[in-house]
Amino acid sequence: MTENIMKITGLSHRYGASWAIRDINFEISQHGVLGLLGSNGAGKSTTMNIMCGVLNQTEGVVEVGGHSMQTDSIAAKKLIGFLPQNAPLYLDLTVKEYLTHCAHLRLIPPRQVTSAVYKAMSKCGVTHFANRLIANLSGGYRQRVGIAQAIIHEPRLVVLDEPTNGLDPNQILEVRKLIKEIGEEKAVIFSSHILPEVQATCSHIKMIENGRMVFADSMDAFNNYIVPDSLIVNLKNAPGIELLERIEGVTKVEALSDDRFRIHFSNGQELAERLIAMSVTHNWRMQEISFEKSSLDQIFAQLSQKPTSATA
Ligand SMILES: Nc1ncnc2c1ncn2[C@@H]1O[C@H](COP(=O)(O)OP(=O)(O)OP(=O)(O)O)[C@@H](O)[C@H]1O
Repeated sequence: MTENIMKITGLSHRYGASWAIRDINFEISQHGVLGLLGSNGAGKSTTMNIMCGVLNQTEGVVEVGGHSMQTDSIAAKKLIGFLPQNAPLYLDLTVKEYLTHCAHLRLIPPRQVTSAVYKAMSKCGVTHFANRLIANLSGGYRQRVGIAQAIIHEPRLVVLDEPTNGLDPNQILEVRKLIKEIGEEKAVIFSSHILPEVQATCSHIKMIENGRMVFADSMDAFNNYIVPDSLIVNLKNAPGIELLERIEGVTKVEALSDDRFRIHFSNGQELAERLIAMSVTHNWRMQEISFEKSSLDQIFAQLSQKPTSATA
């Protein structure tokens, strides 16, 4: 059996009278990248802040490497690196000065500080900016420095709260690559409200909505789960809806305009081929046919109806 680095049991938190998260349970295995997906306000930051001991939960238990975050927090925190949503950077320090400061905060023995700083800078690709003020770095490089402070003490679990937020597309790709590299050696959990981001980076996914875990499984299981169940077709010479609804495999047809339809089906690939063939035979003048991807809102709505499995 694989030993898990983190175990969260019955985690709930409320701010004042309103609950931000309710009864969150999951475990994180030793390696790989896990995505925590949820829309804005779903409860991701609250969960991560509690996981890292920044916020005290109202209810529940967080254990890191067998140490309780509440009763044995120093031992637990040694095993975790954390990049909060707003990276805790000192803009008027150079990269090297800042990381040296973080190394001391992380209780790295003084003689090992310099090598730890250079190792983290090298891993995060910021060595050439060692002597540059953080204020003068681009957003992408600031985020790399934020990640460097999260790994400087060689934690076993790295927690990154929306690490690509506010970055441009190239910077996003670079930070994703860095996250994957770190995930080869350590357990990484990162949060995002962008589904393709999690799909591109993670082997496992946990989805949180309205403070509750609505999905927890592998990325493959998730992708299978969200297989589309509708097609958009544009037929310039469309037959009536009744005729379209009689086609084998079609479960429902919605008219979006005179010539555009959403066709719900039970077996998409076969139906798409059948529609194309029928369009040619009956001269329906098909201009477009495409599978409709579920929006994140639709997926959350579907998953919220489903009982949660919190393994993975
Ligand atoms: N300090 C606070 N005081 C009161 N309510 C809060 C506080 N922090 C968060 N909340 C509320 O708790 C809920 C969960 O917020 P949280 O920041 O954990 O969500 P999130 O998924 O991280 O969202 P985002 O992506 O927007 O940061 C939200 O309704 C939010 O308004």
